[in-house]
Amino acid sequence: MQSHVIFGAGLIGSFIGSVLTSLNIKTTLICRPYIKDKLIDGVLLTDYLEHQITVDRLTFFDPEDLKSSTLDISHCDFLWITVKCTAIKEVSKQIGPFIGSNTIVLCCQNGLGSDDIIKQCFPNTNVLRVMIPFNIAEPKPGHLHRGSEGSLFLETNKSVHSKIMDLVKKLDSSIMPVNYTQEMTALLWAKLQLNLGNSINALADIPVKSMLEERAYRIVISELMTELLSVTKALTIRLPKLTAVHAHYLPFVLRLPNFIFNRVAKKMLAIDPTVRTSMWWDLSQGKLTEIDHLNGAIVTIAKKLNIPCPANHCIIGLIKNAEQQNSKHQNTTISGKTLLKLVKGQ
Ligand SMILES: NC(=O)C1=CN([C@@H]2O[C@H](COP(=O)(O)OP(=O)(O)OC[C@H]3O[C@@H](n4cnc5c(N)ncnc54)[C@H](OP(=O)(O)O)[C@@H]3O)[C@@H](O)[C@H]2O)C=CC1
Ligand SMILES: CC(C)(CO)C(=O)C(=O)O
Repeated sequence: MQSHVIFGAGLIGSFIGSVLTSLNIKTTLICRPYIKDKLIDGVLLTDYLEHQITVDRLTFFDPEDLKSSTLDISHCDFLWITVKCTAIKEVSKQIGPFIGSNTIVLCCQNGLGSDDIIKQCFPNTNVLRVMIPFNIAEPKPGHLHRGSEGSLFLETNKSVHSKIMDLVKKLDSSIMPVNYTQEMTALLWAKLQLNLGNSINALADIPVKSMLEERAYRIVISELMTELLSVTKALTIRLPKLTAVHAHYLPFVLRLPNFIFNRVAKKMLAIDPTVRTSMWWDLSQGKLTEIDHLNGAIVTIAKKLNIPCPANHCIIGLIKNAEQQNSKHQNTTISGKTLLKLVKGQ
């Protein structure tokens, strides 16, 4: 029987792990004890289309137990790594016991480069990337909610294609639509473009919907996206369409005055008014953010191509400052107008 291990089950990992378990696929969630406590009595999975399933019993494993040398751990068929980018280095030192010659590692992070760290440590293993378009929130302990649309995409290549096709067939369901692609780099850049709203949402400290309703915040996001698009153009990456508006028109649409934007971008604004991005959650919980793997990845690549990215530079600085202020419990909220002035260097 095929076995799956979810390493670092938080919001995304617990959701995926619960879906796998509901499909009678042998799945172990490696998670912190506080996550196990929340899910031990079973999980309710819901989504914005009102699908709902319950999973009575999940299988857990405490990462601390990996330190015990007496433990007999078997290799798994699929190892899903669902920690944040900030934890990848540490996790790369822990996953060895689960990886056998046929194990496929699936990296589920936003941004760019988390898979490179795993590939460096396991050069002979198939390490594939996963793109997660939807938002998972936890309305209450034991309840995970998929708040937005889109299929989870698994990367495929010639050597693993039949295994990935088989997995897609097994997993694709109404509670979690799943698909596959050979063009994961382009797909991750397209997702990264959308994730440029994350830092602004964290600095604005308001829900995504309210942020999008304020033009000054939208113009800042548009500046960040314009820089990303010059990088993808230089790399000749063709971005797939992830939203109603094509990637290349998004910066223009975001800049529109409110009265036109509200009409043109109806679909963009039709989101749950409570949704906030994962970077907001990180800052609000006093954690380090994934900024280096999001805006930071763009700036690093742009530098090699001699493409200036002043807006992304500025936002990285503000987020790093917020991470520090956060540790001193100081407020780091920035209004749209102030943020726009800072990004414009005024
Ligand atoms: N949440 C969302 O809606 C979306 C998230 N994503 C992306 O998916 C990835 C995962 O995000 P998300 O699920 O939200 O993150 P979470 O923080 O909810 O989950 C990650 C979990 O991994 C745990 N963890 C970290 N290090 C270890 C370790 N060494 N051993 C065991 N557990 C560990 C964390 O515990 P602790 O915090 O205590 O260290 C946490 O519980 C990110 O890259 C994110 O950007 C993409 C799309 C949407
Ligand atoms: C789903 C989305 C785009 C917004 O919630 C996200 O990826 C995140 O919050 O990091």
